[in-house]
Amino acid sequence: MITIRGLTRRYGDVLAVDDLSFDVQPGKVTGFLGPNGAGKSTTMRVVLGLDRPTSGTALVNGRSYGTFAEPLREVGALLDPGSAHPGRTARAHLRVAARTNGLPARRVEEVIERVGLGGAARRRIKGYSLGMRQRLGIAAALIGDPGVLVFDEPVNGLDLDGVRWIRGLLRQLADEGRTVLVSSHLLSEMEQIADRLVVIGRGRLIADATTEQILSGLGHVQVRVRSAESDRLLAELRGRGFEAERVDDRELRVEDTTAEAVGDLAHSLHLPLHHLSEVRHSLEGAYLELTSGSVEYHGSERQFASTEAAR
Ligand SMILES: Nc1ncnc2c1ncn2[C@@H]1O[C@H](COP(=O)(O)OP(=O)(O)OP(=O)(O)O)[C@@H](O)[C@H]1O
Repeated sequence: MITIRGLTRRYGDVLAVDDLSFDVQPGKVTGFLGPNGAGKSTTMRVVLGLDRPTSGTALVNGRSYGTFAEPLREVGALLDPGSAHPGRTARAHLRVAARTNGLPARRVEEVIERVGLGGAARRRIKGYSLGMRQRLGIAAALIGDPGVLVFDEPVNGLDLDGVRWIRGLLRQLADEGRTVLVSSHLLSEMEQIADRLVVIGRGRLIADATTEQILSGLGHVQVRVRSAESDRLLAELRGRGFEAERVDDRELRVEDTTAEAVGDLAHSLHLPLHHLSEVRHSLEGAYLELTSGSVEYHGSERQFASTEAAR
């Protein structure tokens, strides 16, 4: 378990993490989501004892990282997949990690197998693809068989196979009862991986709930309906408490309902419909909206895509 309480990290004038509190529970994949510069890496670095908090605490299994005699047995991390010595082989790299942490040599072979690097373990790391480096970084994180795992943007730059592999592995690790914290700036990615989401922006907590709760809170649905008798339909909808507005002389939009509800009402009133659809604002757009005040560098264009599910 990871316990963050009142965590603050200031770099000069920059408040990278601002009074952050949340828990990361075992047996679940927890997504740590926020735009660039939100403070995800800083938080993870503090958890891993690579940075000191200005105030507050970040504990792993109730203790701060620095107090572990054999930290790799407690917590494994993937921060920078490019950090392994390029002239070494994967096996040699992992042997050094095992030896310096008092771990048996058989762990090297076990983790090489687990991440599927068996065929490449004797090759030098400098010839590795990004996906292979990522697997090696994960092997190093797993070498001490830790109960807590912290992965910073593990799917960045990977192809679809690599992404699928990481998703499957994170699920297995959580199913084994481990605590898994994985960061990303993409909601679409986290949506497919995480059981829970901790959303931050400008170092502050924005949301901490199950992925389902957060997605349903963000997903805003609007129904578009066209009828030759739109005046009557509008009056009937409003009369029943629907939030309905006119779009043009034949089309109406109705907020926060379903196509079924509007279609059934029209049918019961014998009103002919010429079009009925749900417009769902994309979750990514809603997430951008949620964190818009907290994005460090705004792009010149922000897209709020919507998909139409015509019925
Ligand atoms: N060592 C440092 N010195 C000064 N400022 C820093 C340092 N590390 C991080 N920051 C600043 O702290 C803020 C949070 O950065 P951090 O890397 O934690 O965000 P992030 O959410 O991980 O972003 P990204 O998705 O881009 O990796 C940013 O404004 C960043 O510029």
